[in-house]
Amino acid sequence: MTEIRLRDVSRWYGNVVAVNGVTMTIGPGVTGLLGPNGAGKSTLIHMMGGFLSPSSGTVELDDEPIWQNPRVYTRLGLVPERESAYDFLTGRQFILAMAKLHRLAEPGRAADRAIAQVEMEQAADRAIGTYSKGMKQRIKMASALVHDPAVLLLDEPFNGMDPRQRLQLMDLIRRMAAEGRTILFSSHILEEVERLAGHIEVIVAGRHAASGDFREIRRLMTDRPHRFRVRSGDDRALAAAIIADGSATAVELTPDGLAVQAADFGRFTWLLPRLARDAGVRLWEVVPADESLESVFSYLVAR
Ligand SMILES: Nc1ncnc2c1ncn2[C@@H]1O[C@H](COP(=O)(O)OP(=O)(O)OP(=O)(O)O)[C@@H](O)[C@H]1O
Repeated sequence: MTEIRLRDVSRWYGNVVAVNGVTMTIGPGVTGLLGPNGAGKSTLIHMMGGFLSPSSGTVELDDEPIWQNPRVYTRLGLVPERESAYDFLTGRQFILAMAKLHRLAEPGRAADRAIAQVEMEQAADRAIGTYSKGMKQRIKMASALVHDPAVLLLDEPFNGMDPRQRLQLMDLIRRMAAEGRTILFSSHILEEVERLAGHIEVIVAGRHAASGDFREIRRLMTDRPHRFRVRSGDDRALAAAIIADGSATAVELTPDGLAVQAADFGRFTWLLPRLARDAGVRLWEVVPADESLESVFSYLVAR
């Protein structure tokens, strides 16, 4: 079984602590590394891929240190976030060059296999500069797969993709996982992670915030107190109805509508339209006031 194990890993750049005491284990299947921008996801992925040394702690693949260990690199494939291919090369030339860098015995055959895995046979002899974003992502995947690694690390693979490209890439990642690989992908978009990963690791401001089954983490997120901004035909009457019902822990009249803090997200969103109807008040707008990932994550960290 292929496992990446991080033990008390920190990484700093000068005074900036990008990753702070992270301990986690990534096993076979698809794991989502979820966190807001700047949380330290790329830094973690680069340490797992052997591109960056931990400042302290250990990063291992099946009990072998990853940093400066070429034997381990043959078992890892990393797809970076930025564009990493030369536009003037064709897809096939690029993958072949990667196969040769890995000193594979049959580079041509390995390149063909990787190109077929990402279903890029049709476009393989066109210059990469002419590819769409989704095709570029797939050719980057092929370059990471050319040596048939057991581990695939993908940094924000869905960035800039349209919905169709996104679905295709999700299918491809699922297929790679079904073949028994250990796959980790990073994202700051909850829905992406929900659709693809059974297991998630959440990272916030360099710290490990939560780990486990998606539903469990989703529940932690939705069970927290929620703040809403509510605008209606008669804010004062609606405030009275909400207070009388006891479904909110705080209600405040503001020039911008009502600021409401609800203890139970599900119950409050179900109840509010009914309360308004019974009070004869027309609801104009209900906006979550703290739905940014940042605030959701901060809640998880503060627990
Ligand atoms: N080479 C560097 N020099 C200095 N600071 C850096 C460097 N690389 C990253 N950082 C800082 O480390 C922190 C974590 O960055 P990292 O890129 O790992 O986060 P991320 O979660 O991948 O974010 P994003 O989704 O925006 O790429 C950020 O505060 C970033 O500014």
